[in-house]
Amino acid sequence: MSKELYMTAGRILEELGVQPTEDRDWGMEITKRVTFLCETIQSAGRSTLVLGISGGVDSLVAGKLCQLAADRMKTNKPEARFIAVRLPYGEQVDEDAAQAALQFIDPDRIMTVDIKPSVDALHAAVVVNDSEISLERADFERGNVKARVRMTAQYEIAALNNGLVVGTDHNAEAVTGFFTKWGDGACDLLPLRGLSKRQVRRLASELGASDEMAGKPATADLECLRPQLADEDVLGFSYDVIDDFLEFKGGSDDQVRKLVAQYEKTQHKRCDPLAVMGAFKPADTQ
Ligand SMILES: Nc1ncnc2c1ncn2[C@@H]1O[C@H](COP(=O)(O)OP(=O)(O)OC[C@H]2O[C@@H]([n+]3cccc(C(=O)O)c3)[C@H](O)[C@@H]2O)[C@@H](O)[C@H]1O
Ligand SMILES: Nc1ncnc2c1ncn2[C@@H]1O[C@H](COP(=O)(O)OP(=O)(O)OP(=O)(O)O)[C@@H](O)[C@H]1O
Ligand SMILES: [Mg+2]
Repeated sequence: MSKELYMTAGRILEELGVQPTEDRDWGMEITKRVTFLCETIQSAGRSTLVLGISGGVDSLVAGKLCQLAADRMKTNKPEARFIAVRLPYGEQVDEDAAQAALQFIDPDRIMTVDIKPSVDALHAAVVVNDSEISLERADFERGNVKARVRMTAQYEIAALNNGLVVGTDHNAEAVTGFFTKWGDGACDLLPLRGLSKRQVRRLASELGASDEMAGKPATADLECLRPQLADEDVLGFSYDVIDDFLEFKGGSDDQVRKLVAQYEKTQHKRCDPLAVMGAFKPADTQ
């Protein structure tokens, strides 16, 4: 590996800060993340955690941590609670997995919002009569609209319930920029940060989830033309390759080069919006 690639990869890993899976106290990891949720909600002066539950392992783990945090907070703050939100786009193919996740989490409250009417109305208003946009491209972008409408619904629920919106981004998604900007990437707090995908699965098992739940193949499930499409098919990397990179387990030069390129290409998603500098000094307006 060239020195330059090695240095760049090292800088990315330092920035993301994933620890190896081995020799880790997973019970402590759960306690640390539950404490983070409790402290953040207390210091924000809020009482409710809000999170969409899809049936995937990320929201299964984050949701369970939220319910544990709500239960712990209730001793001092009886109004503390977790609202689990089902946000299907019409009928969800793996609804049974979502129901199993809810049963496992056993949240204080479940709310269900069908995002289909909102997504379809917005999408139709934008793409109507635009013959230059292919069906495939329109379907892909409607997927991002789904993620942003889910975000909007969760923010409204949080605002109406003195809550904060929880996100499920972990480091395998962060390093690849595999989330919708201002969609599922938008939230108030991130209890899974610092973890690789296999570590999220490990936490699921540690929390008592079945092997089926902990090992469920990851899918963003955003495209209507390709339902349940595996993340790994879209990314062009397996999560094992991404996780090995994150956990300092190496990988081929070619894989590392591609991951670094993917990280750099998606850097704009991990930053504040680009802003003009020094634009609004009072002198400028005179
Ligand atoms: N260099 C740059 N500097 C500043 N902003 C830049 C930019 N390049 C694009 N942008 C902006 O970013 C937009 C593109 O980003 P974005 O809207 O996110 O869209 P994009 O990255 O094209 O698509 C999102 C990807 O994330 C996947 N995803 C989404 C949601 C959940 C999950 C999951 O795992 O569950 C996965 C989804 O399957 C898809 O592959 C552009 O339209 C533009 O507005
Ligand atoms: N149908 C849905 N209902 C409720 N929330 C959803 C739905 N789809 C996505 N979300 C929210 O968007 C987040 C991002 O989706 P993502 O697919 O990355 O995570 P996941 O489904 O929990 O796990 P996995 O990545 O393994 O599929 C979810 O964790 C969840 O909070
Ligand atoms: Mg998913």
